[in-house]
Amino acid sequence: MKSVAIDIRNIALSFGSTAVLKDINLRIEPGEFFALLGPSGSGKSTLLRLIAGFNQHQRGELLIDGKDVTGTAPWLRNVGMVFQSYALWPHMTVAQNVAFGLEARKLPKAEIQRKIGEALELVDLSGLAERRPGQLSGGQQQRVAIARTLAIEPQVLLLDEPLSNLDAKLRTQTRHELVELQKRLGLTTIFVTHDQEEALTTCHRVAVMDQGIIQQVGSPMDLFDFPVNRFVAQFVGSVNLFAGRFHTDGDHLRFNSPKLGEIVLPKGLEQQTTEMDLAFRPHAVRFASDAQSDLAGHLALQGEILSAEFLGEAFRYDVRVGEAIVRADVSHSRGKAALPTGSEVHLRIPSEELRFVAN
Ligand SMILES: Nc1ncnc2c1ncn2[C@@H]1O[C@H](COP(=O)(O)OP(=O)(O)OP(=O)(O)O)[C@@H](O)[C@H]1O
Repeated sequence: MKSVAIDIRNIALSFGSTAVLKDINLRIEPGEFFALLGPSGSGKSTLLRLIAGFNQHQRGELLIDGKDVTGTAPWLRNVGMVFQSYALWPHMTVAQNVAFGLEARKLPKAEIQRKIGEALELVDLSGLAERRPGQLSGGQQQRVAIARTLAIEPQVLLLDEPLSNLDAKLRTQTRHELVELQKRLGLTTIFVTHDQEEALTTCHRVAVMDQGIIQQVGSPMDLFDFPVNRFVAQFVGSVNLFAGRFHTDGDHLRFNSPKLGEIVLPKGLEQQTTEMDLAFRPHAVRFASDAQSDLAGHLALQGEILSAEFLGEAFRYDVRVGEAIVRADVSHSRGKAALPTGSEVHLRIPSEELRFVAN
């Protein structure tokens, strides 16, 4: 199968007076497994449907394999889409469901049979060709829907929340199967999800969307380690985030936050603009034994433990610092109890774990 690129240039789409996609620019590389991640209503499905040809943009260009497909009907785009609801015919067998798109293309019978066999083999369902959808598990039904899409040999595979109807265990297993299948096929694949774990564990790159705008595009690790704004920092992983203003005082950079109070930042950090949010992950917070330890190269805060929750590999503490609550995930040693609520603690966050993000 040939892998193709998708170029989305300056695309805008409105439904009536509601702007749903606002100046979207994105290039998806040939063979890439790409996620559109965002909360409900952010425009992910609208963008996916636009690539499939079910929605039309009012401005911009959409290129598949270098060709502008604006105005090209969905069935002429060589794009396969798998829906969240599977959309299988309940009265047809698995084989008949998979044959559906092939028969619509009026292929010879023998070729249809061969393609059904190949598609079912790809999703490991060869033995179940004569069953009906009602006699299959949710995960198997999903695989039939994928086989039906693959049978038409699309150049692009679009998956709209394909795992959200599955229970937690099946979801993880099906997720692994999808990754394997995509790797084997090398098919340019776009996966829509509102579940950050799903996007981060399956895809090469992720576009985080909010309110019809792409907030950031990057590898899962980039998004987690270097979020560019408050939205991405909060949507991808959990985070401590404080609004405030920077100012310099001698050779110290200070951060004045309404909630944390006035704090001195470790040396070597670069201020970007005056008003930004300070961000750090709960797992970056450590407890120091006394007020003086580990001061160099760390942000030092002091607070009172409000609560402790045992997570297995760590304790999750909520610590009151000024008017703020700082969350700290502190790994635990076997047999050692959590620090009691009400204790005074000295928090240290290494300077390389501090981020300044746009608000
Ligand atoms: N055909 C339509 N007509 C009018 N408004 C629409 C239409 N389709 C989608 N919208 C609106 O566009 C916005 C984006 O919807 P979209 O389905 O793309 O979001 P999403 O990020 O995929 O969310 P979800 O995960 O809930 O599907 C929503 O406010 C939705 O109500």
